[in-house]
Amino acid sequence: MAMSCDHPDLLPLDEALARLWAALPAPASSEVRADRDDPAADLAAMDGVALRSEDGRAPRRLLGTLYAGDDPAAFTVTPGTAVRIMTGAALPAGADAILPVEQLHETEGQIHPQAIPEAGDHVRRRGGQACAGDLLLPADQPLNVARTALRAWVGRPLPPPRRIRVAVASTGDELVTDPLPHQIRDSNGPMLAALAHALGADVERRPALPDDPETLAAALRNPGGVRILMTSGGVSMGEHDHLPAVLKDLGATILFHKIRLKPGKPMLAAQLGDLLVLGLPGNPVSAYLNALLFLPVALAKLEGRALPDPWRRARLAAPVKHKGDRPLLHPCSLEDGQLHPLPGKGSADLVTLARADAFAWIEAPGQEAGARVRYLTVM
Ligand SMILES: Nc1nc2c(c(=O)[nH]1)N[C@H]1C(S)=C(S)[C@@H](COP(=O)(O)OP(=O)(O)OC[C@H]3O[C@@H](n4cnc5c(N)ncnc54)[C@H](O)[C@@H]3O)O[C@H]1N2
Ligand code: MOO
Repeated sequence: MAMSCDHPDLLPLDEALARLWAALPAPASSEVRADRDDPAADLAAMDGVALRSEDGRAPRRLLGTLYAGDDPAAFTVTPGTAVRIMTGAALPAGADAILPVEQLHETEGQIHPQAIPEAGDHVRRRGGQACAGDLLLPADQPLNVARTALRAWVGRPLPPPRRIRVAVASTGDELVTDPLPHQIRDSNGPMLAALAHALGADVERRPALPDDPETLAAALRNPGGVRILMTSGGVSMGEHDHLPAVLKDLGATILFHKIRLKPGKPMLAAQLGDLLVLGLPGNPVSAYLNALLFLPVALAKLEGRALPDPWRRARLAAPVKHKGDRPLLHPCSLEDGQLHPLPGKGSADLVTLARADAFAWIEAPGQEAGARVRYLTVM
């Protein structure tokens, strides 16, 4: 494990993400087998006419029309006849090819082929995709929308997707709506609720919690049916930073507390029964970045999706120096595909956060202009 000498207790970010991923359950997903041949009949792949290829360019009398879903038993194609057919309709007996509308002339109930049809032209053959019983997808594959469609296709649809319920509660006695100079407004609450909403969660904002262990404990003991509680503040070393101790007293499993990241070091994740607590640091940039990194991972695992990879890569347009031993996420604007470092003022700098397009990953002692680095885009 790549630990820092100065901070032996700090967990590397990737390891913290891996712990969160491992700790959460994913819904079981069974293998997917074809319940019948796919297609289950020979189907038209183009709008046109179904005919016998062996009669070449001879004119054909039209017997009628088959639309997708029609029973093809209504017609039999014999020499000198054809059936008008739409994409997705099953071929009538006797026909072995589709001639698209673009390749025929039509006069009073007759079609005149303008091309020589060949057997199998524009026909999706029965079993061409899969035969009944074929394995289409092994068990325990992460869910994605295409796999959702495949399960419905074979008659084993998943229950309708449900959004994961997430509550957001800021903590801190300093949070008020009409602040005096020594107080502040709660910006983390709306920020984290907006992020969770953008990530597809079913979010509820809770009133800010005071810096009081009893009240915190009561809120944790009664999560109100949510699966994830995101708090901000109260996870560092201050005398009012009660959350870690309260969680321990309640018997929670601490997945990690304090990670090797700047900003965002005091990040905490814990499980209390079925409740996942993401204890974000109070500083706005720290809260934002940790939520952007950890919440998508938790949601993906609980929903059965693959581990998300939020990182992209681009070149730095200017150097970034960095002395600390924690990797730095540095705010940047993105112009012409390049990362332009912004003069950020640290983890309390909400103004620069609001102006940034991206956060570049910078290891000590920094990166030169032109270096290709990984970065996160802001939401
Ligand atoms: N002795 C130490 N002090 C601190 C350390 C440390 O390692 N040793 N870590 C620092 C780091 S890094 C951070 S980040 C902060 C995080 O501390 P907490 O998570 O306990 O957060 P608070 O102390 O409650 O608040 C920090 C800061 O953020 C403001 N804040 C809090 N909630 C909100 C909100 N909802 N909206 C906007 N701003 C908020 C709060 O007023 C503080 O200014 O700790 C360092 N200290
Ligand atoms: O690491 Mo704290 O999150 O800078 O300010």
